[in-house]
Formats: sequence, C-alpha cells, structure tokens
Amino acid sequence: MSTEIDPVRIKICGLTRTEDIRVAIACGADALGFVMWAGSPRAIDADRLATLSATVSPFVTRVGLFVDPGVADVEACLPYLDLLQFHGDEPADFCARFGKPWIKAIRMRDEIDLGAAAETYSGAGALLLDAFRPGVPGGTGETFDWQRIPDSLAKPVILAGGLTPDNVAAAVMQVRPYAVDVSGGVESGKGIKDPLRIRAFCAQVQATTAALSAGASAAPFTTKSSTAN
Ligand SMILES: O=C(O)c1ccccc1N[C@@H]1O[C@H](COP(=O)(O)O)[C@@H](O)[C@H]1O
Repeated sequence: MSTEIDPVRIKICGLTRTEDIRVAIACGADALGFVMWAGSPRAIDADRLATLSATVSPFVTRVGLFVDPGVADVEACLPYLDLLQFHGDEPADFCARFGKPWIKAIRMRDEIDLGAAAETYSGAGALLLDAFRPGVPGGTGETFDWQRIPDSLAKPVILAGGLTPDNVAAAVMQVRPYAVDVSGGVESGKGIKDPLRIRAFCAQVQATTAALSAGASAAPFTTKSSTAN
C-alpha cells in the first residue's frame, strides 16, 4: 500500500558561491544556509550575503546562521533572509526579537533534555539537532547517536551533524525528521560545495522519501514533524 508522506526537506548550509546555490536549487534543496559567524571558514559578510541572496529563487528559503551575534549584526542581514538559525547560547527572547521566523540549534551534549529545550524555545519553528564538540559551535562534520532523539517532540526536528550522501538515507529512515541539514558532507573544501555530492545527497533523501511513501519501514512510523505545533 502506498501512503503519501511529507517529503523530508533539505537544507544545504555554508554556501559561499553562486554556482553552488544554482546546483543546490536544481537538485531540490528547500533551504540554503549562509554562515554569518566570522569564526567559521564558511563565513560571509552582509555584503556578500546580499549578492548571494539575490540569486536565490522564490520559494527557496534563505537561512542566516548566527552564533551569539550582536543585535546590529543580525539586523544588517534581515533584508536578505527568510529565516534565522541561532547556533549559539542565545536565549529565546533574543531569537524572537527580530520579527522573522527562526530555528534553534541544539548541540547534543550528554545531559541535554530535548523536551525542556522544546519548551524553552517554544517560539522556534523547529529544533536543529547537531553534534556536540566542546568549544566548537557547529559544523564539526560529526554525527551523534540518533537514538537519543525521542519519537515525539513538541517541535519539528531538523537533523544535522555529519550527514553525507552515504549516511543520510539511514538517518532519514531511523529518525524520520522534518528536514536534514548538511554542510561538510557535500563539500570538496570548506565553503566549496561539490556538485556531485549535493546531487547524491538530495537524491538519497528524495529516494528515501519515495520508499517510505511506498511503504518501506525500518521502524514503526512516527515522523518528528507530526507533533509540530
Ligand atoms: O559551518 C560552520 O562552519 C558552522 C559554524 C558554526 C556553527 C554551525 C556551523 N555549521 C552548521 O553545523 C551543522 C552541521 O554541519 P556539518 O554538516 O556537520 O558540517 C549545520 O547546520 C551547519 O550549517
């Protein structure tokens, strides 16, 4: 029996070049991420963001990634973004103050309580779950134990951390996230995306969604998007 399920959305993050944006969109990416944190090798500034953002087609979400930014730093980027991604220790009221939809990255440290995080960040559109490495805010290229994600959460789950064309199908089958987010796994160098890897990554996600719709099931079906507000 065939059951249509929502496609797992795809976010390609850490874009710095127009040619990579074109490939990501052509392969079906739903969202494109721009790293607005100067500490990253993938960082761009607001001027570059304005240029890149102008090349993004309508209906593709432009996401700005920030790590404990100043208010003015975010405000300078607002005209070029559809969604804000906070990847540091920002409190919820800070994330909400810009009048844009936002998501909150949660690094999966041992003691993390995702239920509590969903309550704390109740205004977030989703929680983005990333690997935890002390002293590094993200983009580590490392996975975490996906079994630590509860079947039911009050927020949609965006799965991140070390995803690649080789492991994303298993990740989608196991976690059933609302979306997947990749940066290092589709690169040939920091901030330089590899078109073949973007294509392979998106194809894996799309094929897995199709398989799930066709009835394939590695585990009892519960999508982490089904309990969203
Ligand atoms: O990409 C970065 O340099 C970065 C810096 C600071 C915070 C987050 C960063 N990247 C985000 O981290 C996750 C996982 O990345 P990866 O796929 O493991 O490389 C993703 O959301 C990146 O956009």
